[in-house]
Amino acid sequence: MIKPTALAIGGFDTGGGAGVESDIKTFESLGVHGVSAITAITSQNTKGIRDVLPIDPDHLKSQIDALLDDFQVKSAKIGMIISSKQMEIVGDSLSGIPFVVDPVIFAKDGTKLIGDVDSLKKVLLRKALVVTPNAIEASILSGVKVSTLEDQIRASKLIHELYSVPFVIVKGGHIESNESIDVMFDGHEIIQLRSPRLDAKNTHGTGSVFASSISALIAKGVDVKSGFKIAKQVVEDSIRFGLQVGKGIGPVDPIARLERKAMKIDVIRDMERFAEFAEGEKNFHLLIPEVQSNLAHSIDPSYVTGLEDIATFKGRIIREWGGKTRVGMPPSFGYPTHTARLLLSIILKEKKATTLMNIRYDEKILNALKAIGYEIVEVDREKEPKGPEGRTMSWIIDFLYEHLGRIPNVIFDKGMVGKEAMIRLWTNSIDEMIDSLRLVIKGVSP
Ligand SMILES: Cc1ncc(CO)c(N)n1
Repeated sequence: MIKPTALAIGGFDTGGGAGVESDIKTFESLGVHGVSAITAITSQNTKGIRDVLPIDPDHLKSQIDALLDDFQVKSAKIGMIISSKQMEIVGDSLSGIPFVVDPVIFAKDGTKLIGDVDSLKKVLLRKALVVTPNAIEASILSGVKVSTLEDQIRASKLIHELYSVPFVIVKGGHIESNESIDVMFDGHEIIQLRSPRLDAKNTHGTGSVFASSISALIAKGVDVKSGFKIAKQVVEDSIRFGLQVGKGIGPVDPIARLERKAMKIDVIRDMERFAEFAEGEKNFHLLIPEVQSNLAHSIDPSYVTGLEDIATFKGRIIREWGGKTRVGMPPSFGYPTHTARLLLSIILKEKKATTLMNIRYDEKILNALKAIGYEIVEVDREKEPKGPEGRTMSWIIDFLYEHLGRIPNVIFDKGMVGKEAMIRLWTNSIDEMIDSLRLVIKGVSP
């Protein structure tokens, strides 16, 4: 296989959250082979940096030489860099290679990560293609205090002029605002990218992921302007799925994007298996109500953000004349069906359901579910407030949560005028659903 190679130059974070480890994870998540040269080894965890061992500049040079003698490095990203000597070596070594500087002057706990800001300005920035300061770093580099969007714009232009960096991106993560706005100046125009402010605790490594995304995209031949947009999205996703590891500020996760894609393939496979089971089971049709059935199935519920993470069968599960069951393939994500909405409402409360099916109302079926050991609850849909049809499912779940503090696996109602009575079963896996339905069918078959 052939992949472009990108080089991460920076510190080693023993906690795996920032520094070259997060760069490599980000490179790999974007389809780029990552190599690295270490400027310092930190003793670091999610609570902060305890100690820093700077790497001798000669050894840094030997690392970079070893890489450049062999690999075709298409771009580089520079983070923590201690001394002016290190900067000179990096600046000289990278001639001809486009690089992104993340000017991480201070770590979150205040530790100085760039020892010599003057050399950064004089030596490295003049050769950089892109620089990605946050508000504080932009203040230091531009000499103007950056606390508003207008300041970000002004600082990006100043930094561009002062150090002739072709692309300056002043990040808005630390600016007071209900959105996070990043500003790019490319020498001609200002480009602003907005993203919602996420209520996230685990944000360690956010800056690394942003700068190394841009570097990876450059390595793949993407222009900086397009790369900026993709990087913003990568960062938003990695913050949304930030990792609760350690007792302090956990790392963001650039890998979650890949994992979520892989999980969706597993969901499709599970549903194909379910379809085979349903069509092959002689008496499956006994479970299907007049309005027909559907199965909703989700990716790992802790990764579910909305209906786009839940699949249902496009053509539902149909009882045909003569008692045959036909599953209307294909499974499809993001359809606002009742089953998908109900599963989503449960997941948002309980974070453990993965699978839900609506089943024909029948005392015998209820008894069979009870015999398996499921908790069963009845809801009275006459109590339901009048409103748009789509709200019904979340109303049922809110009601149960308020009255029981949990969502039983079996929820049934006896219907009302114009609404067929219905049983709904949710489980923790597709296998649990198949096994339970098999038992129910056995229990109610003539
Ligand atoms: C090694 C290293 N690089 C960068 C940062 C900034 O997140 C950090 N905390 N540690």
